[in-house]
Amino acid sequence: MDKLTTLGEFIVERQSDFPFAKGELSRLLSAIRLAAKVVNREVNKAGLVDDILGSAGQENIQGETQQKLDVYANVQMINALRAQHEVCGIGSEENDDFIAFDKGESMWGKYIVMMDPLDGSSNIDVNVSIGTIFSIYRRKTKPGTVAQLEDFLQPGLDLVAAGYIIYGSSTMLVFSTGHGVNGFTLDTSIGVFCLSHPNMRIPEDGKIYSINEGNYKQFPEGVKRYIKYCQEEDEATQRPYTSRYIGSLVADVHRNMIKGGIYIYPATGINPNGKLRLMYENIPLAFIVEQAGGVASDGKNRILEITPEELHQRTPLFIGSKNMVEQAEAYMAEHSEVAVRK
Ligand SMILES: O=P(O)(O)OC[C@H]1O[C@](O)(COP(=O)(O)O)[C@@H](O)[C@@H]1O
Ligand SMILES: [Mg+2]
Ligand SMILES: [Mg+2]
Repeated sequence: MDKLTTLGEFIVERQSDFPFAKGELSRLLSAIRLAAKVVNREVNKAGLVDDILGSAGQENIQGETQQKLDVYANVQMINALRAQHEVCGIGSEENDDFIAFDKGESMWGKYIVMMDPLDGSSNIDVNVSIGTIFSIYRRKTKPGTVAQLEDFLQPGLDLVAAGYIIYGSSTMLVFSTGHGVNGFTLDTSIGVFCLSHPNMRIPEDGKIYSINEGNYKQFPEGVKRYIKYCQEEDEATQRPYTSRYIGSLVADVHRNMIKGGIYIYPATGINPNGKLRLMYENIPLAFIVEQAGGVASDGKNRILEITPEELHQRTPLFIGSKNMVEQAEAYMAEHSEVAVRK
């Protein structure tokens, strides 16, 4: 059997990919790697321990009831990143405002991390794949000062690295520093992430469409027309496509990364800007999917080119195989005049 490459070895080997000081990326990623293992341990035995399933009994700024695992994963990620002193601030789905480390070594950290500590919260208690999403930027303000909002509201084009962890039948960490995408699977017997999916490429075409059709009535006309296109019978284009919706963004995007496909969370009457958050869901996944040869937009604009205005702002998301997303965008452009029905 070929020698397994561990995540640690891979990062060291790829140091040249990272134009900044030696060791900074590996320390940053090793913090995320450690937090991922700790969260994975809790996820794997979630049913056995009664203090990790269910609601935490409080709401986050999005008005969503936080699950205990949302809070647990948030704390694990924050503690692991703080301990590495490379990060001067964190923006998290579970914290109303950004966290700026204002004491000690961390103030000298050159990076900020945006994160969705636990993605797919509605699937936690039902043993369906969930994940963690993260993105890494260089700070804009001077090291040694307290991080400011401008350090967090950076467009995806300025990303240094991004990735996700998927806690599924196996646990994987998939990331990119802008030089392709690589996936590592956790070998739980030795507690090490090993390279299992080198240089991931998303097929340009796929036969899977992923959208919560329960909101169909509220969809923009362009999306309704695209769904109709996916459902039509046409042998030449192997339609009808298959509908798959896990309800965990990370898991739906990961499946499409491997098999080809499109995931859409459009604007709806209830969520006129869509449901998903630009800074810690759409941008990091758009970075990964584009690095793998796919496309990601809000139905019109490239996600990575959107200028962020708020920490928790939402945008529609059309992401996945190049030809499928471009087709959906064409339908949106053709029917853009028809407003979203309440
Ligand atoms: O239930 P809906 O409206 O289809 O939304 C499902 C989407 O919401 C999310 O759960 C939002 O993410 P969080 O779980 O991190 O809040 C996505 O993972 C998922 O794709
Ligand atoms: Mg999420
Ligand atoms: Mg979340």
